[in-house]
Amino acid sequence: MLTRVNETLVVREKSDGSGSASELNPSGSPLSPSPSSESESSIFETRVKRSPEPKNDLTTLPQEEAQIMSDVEKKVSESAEPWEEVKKTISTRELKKEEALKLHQLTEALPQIYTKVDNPEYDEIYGHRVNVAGLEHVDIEVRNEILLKFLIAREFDVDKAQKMLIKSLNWRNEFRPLLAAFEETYDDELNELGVLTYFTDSDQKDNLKVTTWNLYGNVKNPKKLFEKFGGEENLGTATRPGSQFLRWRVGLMERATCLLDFTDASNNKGAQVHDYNNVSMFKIDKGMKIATKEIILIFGDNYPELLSIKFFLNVNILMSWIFSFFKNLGIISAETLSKFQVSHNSDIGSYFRPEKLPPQYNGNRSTLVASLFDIDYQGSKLSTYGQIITRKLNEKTIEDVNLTVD
Ligand code: HEM
Repeated sequence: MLTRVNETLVVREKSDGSGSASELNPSGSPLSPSPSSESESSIFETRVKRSPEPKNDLTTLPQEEAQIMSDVEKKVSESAEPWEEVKKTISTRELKKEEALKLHQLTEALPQIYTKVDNPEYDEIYGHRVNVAGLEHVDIEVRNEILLKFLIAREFDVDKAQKMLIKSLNWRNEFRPLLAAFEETYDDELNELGVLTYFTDSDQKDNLKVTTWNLYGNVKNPKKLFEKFGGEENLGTATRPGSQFLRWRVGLMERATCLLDFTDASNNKGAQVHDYNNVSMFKIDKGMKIATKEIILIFGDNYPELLSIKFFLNVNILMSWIFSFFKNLGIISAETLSKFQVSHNSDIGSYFRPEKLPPQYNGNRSTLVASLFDIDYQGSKLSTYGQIITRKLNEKTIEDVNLTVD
């Protein structure tokens, strides 16, 4: 039986009531605890290398693009109230007027935002181009849904949302999560800790189509694992920052995010499962705590409003203190905490159609599907803009290597 960490129920219930809230323990107390004119080769020049001319709203864009942009924005402002236009682009929730106004302000601030980031030409989030209307590959609806997530995470405070966006664009420019997801390969010891499932059936519960499974119970010796793949001593090169463990975990998250449809209220968030089967609390070590804290912070800063529900499975009573530990760290938002569901076993069958899951998770999928790894989804693909930006990142790396060799 799953216990809610607090009272907010996140997963939408089907009208037939299957998997309804009543299946949870209702009294469950918290467990204590590119436009074509764009010069392709210039895309990844950093700001340091750019000419130091002063910037205004449009100077980060080539002239033609700026013209297209101002034409499009003008058209919007000539029609109905701009906030009404913005409201129409959002299909995942009913925006109130004040919320639409704030979203409009945030979209208007985009040129300004790109004068403040480390690399104004890195304008990708989750494989989508987040930039002004009229630029090639900018899908206004997707862009606005992504911006809305940042706004919601900052309670519709536009200044705070802008700061969050700038920080996140800088992180993406530096960390290159798309490479971590789609180009880099990882040691088998890491690969056996994660699975991505993608259930597209129309009767799958909302926002459970995409699920990442972290099988941390498969970690035989956390101390050794984090000595090998985590921690500062294993920081990568300047082009690939972060430890192997961090890059693997972010890569999994990013592959999952690329399967979401930001304009679809039933698939604009994903679920996460942590399976702690066989975990001994006596094995929890310092390296693991450091890596865990780092990931929690990165996810909080860069993947807002993307989690539908998070299951912690096979958590025995002795481990409850770990929740208190994380809560007391104060780095997990109340919103995220409200999405945690804790279980002493691995029965998760009421959330997914039983024929989808292997017996271990109370599913009845054919005996051919012995484990989750048999249904690990390998089809996560980069969007067109993600491919363009990844190609350019690679060209830039080769260019840098050649310069170093020269
Ligand atoms: C071998 C043992 C464990 C390992 C390797 C491990 C690993 C991790 C990692 C890497 C994260 C970062 C977030 C993520 O990956 O999604 C995390 C988060 C977390 N872990 Fe564990 N963990 C272990 C045991 C436990 C136990 C026993 C508990 C308590 C029941 C626990 C509770 C949590 C909580 C509450 C979070 C925060 C999740 C979030 O903010 O999304 N962990 N763990």
